[in-house]
Order: sequence, then structure tokens, then C-alpha cells
Amino acid sequence: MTLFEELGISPATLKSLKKMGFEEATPIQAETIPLSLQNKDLIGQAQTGTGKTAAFGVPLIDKIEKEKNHIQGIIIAPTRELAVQVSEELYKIGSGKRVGVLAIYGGQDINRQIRALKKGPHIIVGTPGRLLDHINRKTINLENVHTVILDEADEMLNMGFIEDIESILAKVPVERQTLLFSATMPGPIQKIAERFMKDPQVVRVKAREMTVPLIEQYYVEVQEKTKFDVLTRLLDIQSPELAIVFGRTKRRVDELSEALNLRGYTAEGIHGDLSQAKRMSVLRKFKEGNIDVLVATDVAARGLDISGVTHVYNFDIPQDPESYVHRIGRTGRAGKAGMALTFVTHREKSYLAVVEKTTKRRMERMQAPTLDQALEGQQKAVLDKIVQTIESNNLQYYRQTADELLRDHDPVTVVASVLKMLTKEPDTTPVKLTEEKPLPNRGRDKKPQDRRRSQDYNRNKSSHKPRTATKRTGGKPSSSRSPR
Ligand SMILES: Nc1ncnc2c1ncn2[C@@H]1O[C@H](COP(=O)(O)OP(=O)(O)OP(=O)(O)O)[C@@H](O)[C@H]1O
Ligand SMILES: [Mg+2]
Repeated sequence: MTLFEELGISPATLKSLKKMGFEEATPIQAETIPLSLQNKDLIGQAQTGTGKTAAFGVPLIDKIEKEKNHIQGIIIAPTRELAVQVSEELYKIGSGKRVGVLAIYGGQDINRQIRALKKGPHIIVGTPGRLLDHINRKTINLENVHTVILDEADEMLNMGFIEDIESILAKVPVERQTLLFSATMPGPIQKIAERFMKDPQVVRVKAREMTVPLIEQYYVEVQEKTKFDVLTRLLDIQSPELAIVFGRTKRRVDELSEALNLRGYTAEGIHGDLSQAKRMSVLRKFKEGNIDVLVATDVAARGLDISGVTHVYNFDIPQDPESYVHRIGRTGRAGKAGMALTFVTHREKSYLAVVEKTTKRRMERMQAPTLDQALEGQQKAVLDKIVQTIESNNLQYYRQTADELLRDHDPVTVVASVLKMLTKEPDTTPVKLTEEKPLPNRGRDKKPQDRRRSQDYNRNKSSHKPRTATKRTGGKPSSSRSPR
């Protein structure tokens, strides 16, 4: 156990951490904060939901010179939602010291951002495309930046973002500290990373498995055409508080959320084709509990911290093990338990083995539930509610009516009717779901840059050439590219 007081952090930041309810440092925080305070370059890898944001955020806040009104630190994140979330956490950590933090992302009015930049924020959290846009317009000046952090570093150094990252780094003084964080860091990507770092230390929190032990992991063998019925039965049996269902493509997500609504669940989808405002509003509704099921492409898989997500369903098996780790990591955060279920068709079974090999954790097999089991599950949920109500012992206004009802009917009939009324019977409303093509048979030894990313990611495919074919773009504007 390590207390934040032992890590050499300033009193103002300690005060903010207390206010945030952080008492002990997590292992990645305990290991990296002292190194980072000594200005060491480092690659930090630790499981999802274990506090990497504060691990890089705390020392950065401590190193900001408050009286200087220029940008001193930049954090680059792969998606807009993540940029906003990280800026909010940094703002909280810096509240004791009153550090200025600004999120800069595509899809938001650029003139508004320019006005905010004029106020002289100390830290910018941004997505690569929009950051570059500002650099090229000279509305962001990185001459005084001493710290660069790549959150979800492996994702950003993978095909698609590398050129942007290199162009941004070219504008930052060479005398800088560069920090990379992620829950996954495949070897070849780490090599690319080391090219623009100085003698980086690799801090890997020792864990037997790459995923969080508190997440129960199951797989369910299904046929493509029965996936949806199996999903709804599982939702009925498991009654998740908040669930995320991951689909492979945008079309899949749209069709799935529509189908779920048809069957009486409150679901909404999120993917890269929706407007920024829509994406933010769907996420907000989900966080507030106004949507029970969030259906998403991998856009929501990286870094998003939504408390209360109890279940993650991989409706389509992810194509690489890293995506699996990040997807299921939306549950089981900050010491909470969670459950992850992955649907796998016979033809895609080889992907299961690859995931298990990478995470060093076996998934347990779960049988697809039957219609009867789904009904039983729903009945049980109602029974639990009835028992809770009995225990609350607040029934005085109902007793007289109950007595009257029991005078005319036998008790079992009365209770059975109440159960029937309250139970959501399995719904078999027909839905339209286009079948997904199965993933290709896995070849061995695929290099990361050869991996085909999800359709969602390849939105601007023309600019995503393999790394070997790219050349540095220098100041070429890339505002056309927007994160997922
Ligand atoms: N020391 C701490 N004590 C209590 N809660 C913490 C602590 N550090 C972080 N948290 C909380 O834990 C949650 C997860 O943190 P965070 O989002 O930084 O995880 P992460 O490691 O970046 O995960 P991912 O790999 O998914 O991005 C957040 O809600 C955060 O506020
Ligand atoms: Mg994170």
C-alpha cells in the first residue's frame, strides 16, 4: 500500500486528490509518479481501470508553472470523448493549484477553441487531427511544452495516427519529457515508440493476467443467426445495471440498437459517423442511467470511464486481442467487479484462442440460455423486488385491498397474476439484423500495421497507408481526418 504523501507530490495536489476521494495510490501511480517527477521518459502499462490518468496527470500538474500563461504540457488521446474525460480529470487534479486545462477536439467550433486558447491554458488535451490543425493555423504554439503524454499510446502509434503524432512531436522542443500509457503495448509498437523517446523506462505493473481479475470472463458459442435472441435472453437473465454491447461495424451498431428498442430495451448506439453532439449526448444519457444498453463500435473501447457498467457483451468477437482487453475493461474499474461475455461462432473460434493466449486468462464457457431460462430469470428479478418490498415493511395502504382480493380468490392465483403482470415475458418481435461476414481465418505472425482495423476505424482509409509507405508530412494539414 502506498500513500500519495509518500510520492513527493505538492501539498496543493495532495489536497485535490483527497477531495477526489483518492486515498491510496494504485500500483501504476506508485511506480510512475516518482519517476515522472524526475523527468524520466517512460512507457507505463497497467490493466484497464487502474488509474493511469492520474498516474500521468499528477506529476504533470505538479510541474506546471502556474504564473506562466503558455502551454507547458500536451496530452494526446485517440478519441474526442476520451480527450474530454482526461481533461476533466486533470482539471480536478489541478484544482488545488488552479491549473488551466483545455480539451481540443474535432467536431467542435474551431473559433470557440481559438478564443479559449487565447486565455492561456497550461495544459491541452487533444485529438491528433485537431491539434495539428491548430498547430498549422498557429493558434497553438508548442515552443514551451516540456511534457508530452500519449494516452492509449499503442492505439495512436498504430496505423493511421503515426504520421500525425510525428508531425506534432516535431513541433515540440527536443528537450522534453515524453510519456506513453496504455493497458496494452504490443512489442512492435513499443519499438516505434522508443524512436522518439530518450532512454525510456518501461514500467509494467506486474500482473499475472493482462485483464483485471475482478472481471468474470465467459464465451458463448452461437450461430450468427441466433446471436440476437441469445443476447436478449442474457439481458433478461442477468439484468445488468448498465451494459455495453460491442458490434463490429457502424451498420451493426445501428441495427442492434434499433432491434433492442423493438424488443423493449432502452438502447442507443455510438459510433464514428454520428455527430459529436450526438455522441456526447448518448454517452451522457448512458452515464445518467437513462439508457440501459449502450451499443458501440470500438470507438468507446479505449479509456472511457463510466462507473456502474456491470456487463460487457462482445456481440461480435473483436479482431485483435488488444481490442478485447480494452472493450471488457469498460467494466471492473477502480476495484469493482464486472462480467464480460463474448459471442463466438464456430468459424471464428481461432480468435478466442489468440485472445486467451495474449491475456493469459481462460474464458469460461457459458451455455446459451433457453427461452424458459430467460423467463425464469425475469421472474426471479421480479421475485427479488417483491421480497425487497416485503422487507421494506411499508405496506399499510395496501393491506385492506389485499384482504378484499383474497376473500374472492385463492392466494396462489393472486400472487401468480401479480408475477405475470410484473414479469417482462421474453419478446420474440422479429427484428432485422444483417449478417456479419465472419472474420478471415487467422494467418500467423501478423504485423500490427498489416492488421485490418474495424470498418469504423478505416473511415478515411485513403490516408491510412501502411507505415512503410508513409513519409513524414511535416506541416501538411490533416483536418480532414477525424478520430473515430
Ligand atoms: N488512487 C485512486 N483511488 C481511487 N480511485 C482512483 C484512483 N486512481 C484512479 N481512480 C479512479 O479509477 C477510475 C479508473 O481510472 P482511469 O480511467 O485513470 O483508468 P485507466 O487505467 O486509464 O484505464 P483504461 O486503460 O481503461 O484507460 C477512475 O474513475 C478514477 O477516477
Ligand atoms: Mg485511461
